[in-house]
Amino acid sequence: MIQMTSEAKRVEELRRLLQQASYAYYVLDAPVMEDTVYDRLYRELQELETKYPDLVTPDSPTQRVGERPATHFTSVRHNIPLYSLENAFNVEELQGWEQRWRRHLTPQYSPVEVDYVAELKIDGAALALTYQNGVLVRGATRGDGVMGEDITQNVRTIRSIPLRLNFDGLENIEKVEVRGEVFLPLEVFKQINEKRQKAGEQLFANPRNAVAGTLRQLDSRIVAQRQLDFFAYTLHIPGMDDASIANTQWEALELLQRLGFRVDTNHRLCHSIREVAEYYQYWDTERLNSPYMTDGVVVKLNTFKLQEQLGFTQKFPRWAIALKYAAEEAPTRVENITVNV
Ligand SMILES: CC(C)(CNC(=O)c1ccc(Oc2ccccc2)cc1)c1ccc2c(N)nc(N)nc2n1
Repeated sequence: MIQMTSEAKRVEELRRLLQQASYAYYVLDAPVMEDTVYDRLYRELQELETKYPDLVTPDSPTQRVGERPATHFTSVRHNIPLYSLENAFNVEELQGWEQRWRRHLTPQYSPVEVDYVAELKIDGAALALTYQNGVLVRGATRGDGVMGEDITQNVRTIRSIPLRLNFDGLENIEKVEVRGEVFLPLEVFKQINEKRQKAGEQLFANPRNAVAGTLRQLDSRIVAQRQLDFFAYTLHIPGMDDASIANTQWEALELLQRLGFRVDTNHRLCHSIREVAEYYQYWDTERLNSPYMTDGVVVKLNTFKLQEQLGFTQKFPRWAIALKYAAEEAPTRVENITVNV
């Protein structure tokens, strides 16, 4: 064991303190440290890392913002495909989906009572994260579900995405794949458009376009200023079948929180399609007060056993459906869009 110099000990202590403060602030929405204290400790860490560059590690808070713009993004293959969801536009179509998955199961196995997880469908962009020995090694766009773009440098600037997983109390898992949605809170979206209006730049039509436009930025310093946020919703441990770490989607969401991810707390465990329909109707009005845009509810059969029995069609999982709301996006008024001529 190499003797840790006092600087190395201090760097490690600063990293731990700053990561805990950042996790509390961005993931738990419960700050534990004054901004001025955070900034002072951050500057001390930067000075020590500049003085002793070999003490820098990829999960250091100072490594969230890249120093120079990328020239392009490389295309990468997802280890596990990202499937898209079949749509339903009302409760009748939701009931149709329930009939279909029940029919698909061999007749002798058609469970009467099943649990569903109802998750808000956030109006952002899907993101696939890969962690190696607990450290974030890749962030990629969905692309066509099989191939996406490597945007790791931009992903590292999203404060609610952990650079290192929190394994405490969990077995150290070599490879972890996490999927979720990058989104922009409405308030931040409005601020970005106000800045663009002042700068005479074209406005983003809606938060989803603003997210897509930001993730395509080659300069991660611009991404860092856009305050993107992230909700995780899928966890895969390649090699171990998902059931060994969690048996249900609900347990997977809890495990994602323990690992250090933000998970939307509006998710609901429903014991019947009727409860799903109630939640869908409740959220249709509730979402108007929400700080971020949602365009539907994603309904999933809760147990992985049932998910595995149902599997996938060519494009969709049979065990999930996106229950959409009527598109309420008021078209952006023309006079608001300045086109750079
Ligand atoms: C259900 C799933 C499609 C994710 N799941 C997967 O992508 C997925 C992929 C391979 C799986 O199993 C395999 C594992 C290894 C090999 C092949 C399949 C299981 C799930 C999905 C898609 C979009 C979502 C969204 N916008 N919001 C929320 N809240 N949830 C969402 N969930």
